[in-house]
Amino acid sequence: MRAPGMPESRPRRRPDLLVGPAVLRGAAELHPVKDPVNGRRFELRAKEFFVLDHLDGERTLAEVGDAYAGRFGARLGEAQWRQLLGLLYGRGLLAGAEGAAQAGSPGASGPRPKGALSGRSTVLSGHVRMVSDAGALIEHLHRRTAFARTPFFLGTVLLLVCAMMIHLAAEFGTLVDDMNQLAHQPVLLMAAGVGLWVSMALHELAHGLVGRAFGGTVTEIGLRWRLPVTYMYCLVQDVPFFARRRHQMATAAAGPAMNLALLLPLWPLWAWAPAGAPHSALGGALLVGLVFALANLAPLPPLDGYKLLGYGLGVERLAAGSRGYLAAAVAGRFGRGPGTGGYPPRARAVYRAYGLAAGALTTGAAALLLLWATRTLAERYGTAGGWAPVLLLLAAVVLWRLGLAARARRLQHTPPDGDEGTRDSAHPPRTAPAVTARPPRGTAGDDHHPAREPREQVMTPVEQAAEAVVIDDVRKSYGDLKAVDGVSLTVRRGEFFGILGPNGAGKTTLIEMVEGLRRADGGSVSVLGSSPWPRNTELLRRLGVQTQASAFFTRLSALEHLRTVATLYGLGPEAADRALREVGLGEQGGTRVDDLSGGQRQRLAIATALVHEPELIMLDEPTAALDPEARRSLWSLLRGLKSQGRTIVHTTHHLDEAEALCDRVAIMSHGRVIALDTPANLVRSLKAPTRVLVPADRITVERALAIDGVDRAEVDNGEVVMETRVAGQVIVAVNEIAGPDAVQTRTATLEDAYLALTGSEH
Ligand SMILES: Nc1ncnc2c1ncn2[C@@H]1O[C@H](COP(=O)(O)OP(=O)(O)OP(=O)(O)O)[C@@H](O)[C@H]1O
Repeated sequence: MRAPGMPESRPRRRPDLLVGPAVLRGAAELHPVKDPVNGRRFELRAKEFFVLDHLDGERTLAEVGDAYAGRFGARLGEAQWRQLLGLLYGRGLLAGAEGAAQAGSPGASGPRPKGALSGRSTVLSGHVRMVSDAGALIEHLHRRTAFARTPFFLGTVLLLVCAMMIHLAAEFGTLVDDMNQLAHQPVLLMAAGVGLWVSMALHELAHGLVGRAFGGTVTEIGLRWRLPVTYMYCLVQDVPFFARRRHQMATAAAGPAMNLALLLPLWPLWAWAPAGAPHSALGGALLVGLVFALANLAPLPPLDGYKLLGYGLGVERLAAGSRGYLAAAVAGRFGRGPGTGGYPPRARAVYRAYGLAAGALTTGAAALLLLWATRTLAERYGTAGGWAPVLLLLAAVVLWRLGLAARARRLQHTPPDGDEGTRDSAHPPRTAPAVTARPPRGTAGDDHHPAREPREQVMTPVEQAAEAVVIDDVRKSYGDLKAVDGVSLTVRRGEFFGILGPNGAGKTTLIEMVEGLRRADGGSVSVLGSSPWPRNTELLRRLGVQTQASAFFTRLSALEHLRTVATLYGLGPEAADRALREVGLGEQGGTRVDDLSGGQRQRLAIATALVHEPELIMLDEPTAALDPEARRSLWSLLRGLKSQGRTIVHTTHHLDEAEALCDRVAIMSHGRVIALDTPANLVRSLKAPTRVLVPADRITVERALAIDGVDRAEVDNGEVVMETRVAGQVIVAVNEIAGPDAVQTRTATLEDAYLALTGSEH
């Protein structure tokens, strides 16, 4: 390893991070990590996690690099180290970085951010919160139920449940008879129904209590309906971050276990009750309760058994993963895709086995239903009556799938607020997506119901595509004007990339195509591996855009403005506080946006672009209209962003700025890239002479021209300016004539290269 300039340093990962066991999602193995202070979640791939996990404050970066090479058979290059450490530091995952990320934020010592179900409620489906402070209720119950967490109590209940199940299995025929009799007693049937509903409510509380016992937080308890079904729900946060799989499994299994335990009092009553109505009512209730609890353990979504199996195997979205795997296998077999080569062996085994088992289970259950319906029901109610439940079930499944598909489409295509989608009609005012982007819809906790999965931020993998932006032969015309005429370039991850050019060169048009604001007429644009057009809302969340005409909530204070932006991204106030401090406006949080100076406003615009910690930052003339001091001070901010390994695309007219900050620059003219290289190489390629300047009262032009090596000499602004390609030799000669204190030299700058290049274009 050649760690970036600090191989002997010993960074340490934050000891308070919540780190869950690795999970398989699709073909990828991910390690969930959560910042317990601001509630942000990340998913690290194996290689990034290996590095984070090895940064223990004891080992040097050189040692971690050696361990990495031993484990993965490849060494991390300097750029990769820089990028990875920048990301880990920037995300606040390393000790010392938490100060930058959280200190002083309201979330630093307050409660964790609360999860909640989201979405509109209608008569047909919806939810309502039933407990005003679910966390406090669970805390209270947690204290009151301490007796139930002893091995003695749990062991006794487990033994009794086993004994009950064996007995009930042996007496299954009697239970079915009881159920048949119960079916003819409406009042008792209704009482059994109410009992079952109460059992479902306690089932949810059990999830919450067990989750709490292992460090989770309950954020919401309520009632959900998907007519005709109504049920309680309980959102438990942080289950994926429990350190042990068995704690996760226990949380998932707690509900059915509670249902079985609740049957225990009925069991002896039923066993000893004399034949008659009470006996059959108890038997029927036992059978219904038993079927409900055991059916819940079936490993099919969204049942508890499915969660249980997923936690046990360490696989997330087992059903979707299996479907994806099998579809890839079939497509690969017919030559329509890359097949399943990218899946690790464990993933293949798990998905294959689950796919087959779930298929067999579903088919078996469907066959049984069909048999029952067509035999038993058809005998009683005729052929139509027999098929009715089957058709109803099929219709319900089809409607459910259609509903899911429609929701997925809605989520994918809903344009951000304020995006009218008519970007090509005129030169549009550029508005920062930070203000217009739609926040992610509410993310439920790690509940045991089909709520939305929480969104985690996937950290940039060490060995993912090295390019953040790939532009290939992109063209855009406005009528006959070719604004962008066949541009190809790539921006590498972690690079500070400048786009320069005179007015009308096509920079803005190009950048807007990268941001997904305009559609290219031809060629292709790929940003962070995705196409930005049609407008890609997922991608927008990974971009941060600062524009010259940044939209501000001008009547708010700087902090209020940023917090509003953070809310639009679905982030808490701590994200705004962090971004404000990051741009050095910590002290100006209370100042109205209107009252900020030009430089402070630009900083706020940059903070607006940074608030959601984007992977790619687009800066459009960030120092336009600033005085030299404010410009320099903004440079140090930009250098700081660069040192964090962020990828930045920067358009500017200030060539000194591009030279000072950019790793590479593309110079555009008339819609084309006429030069692309590092500033130093561009200057070098110019082969420009060095200028030696001496006050005109110390030397004459004639005397200067007589010096060996001087190619040109002229008077400019009271100075004799000599051009030479042998600067050392000329300076020695000039020193002798004019004295050493009189000489100044100017080497060529990017500006010279730029003027030479763009000048020759005209
Ligand atoms: N919506 C539009 N309709 C017609 N012409 C346009 C439109 N947008 C840009 N142009 C023209 O396309 C050319 C490139 O414009 P663009 O704004 O991309 O250049 P630029 O390099 O960003 O310029 P500047 O540095 O002045 O912002 C210009 O001639 C401009 O007038």
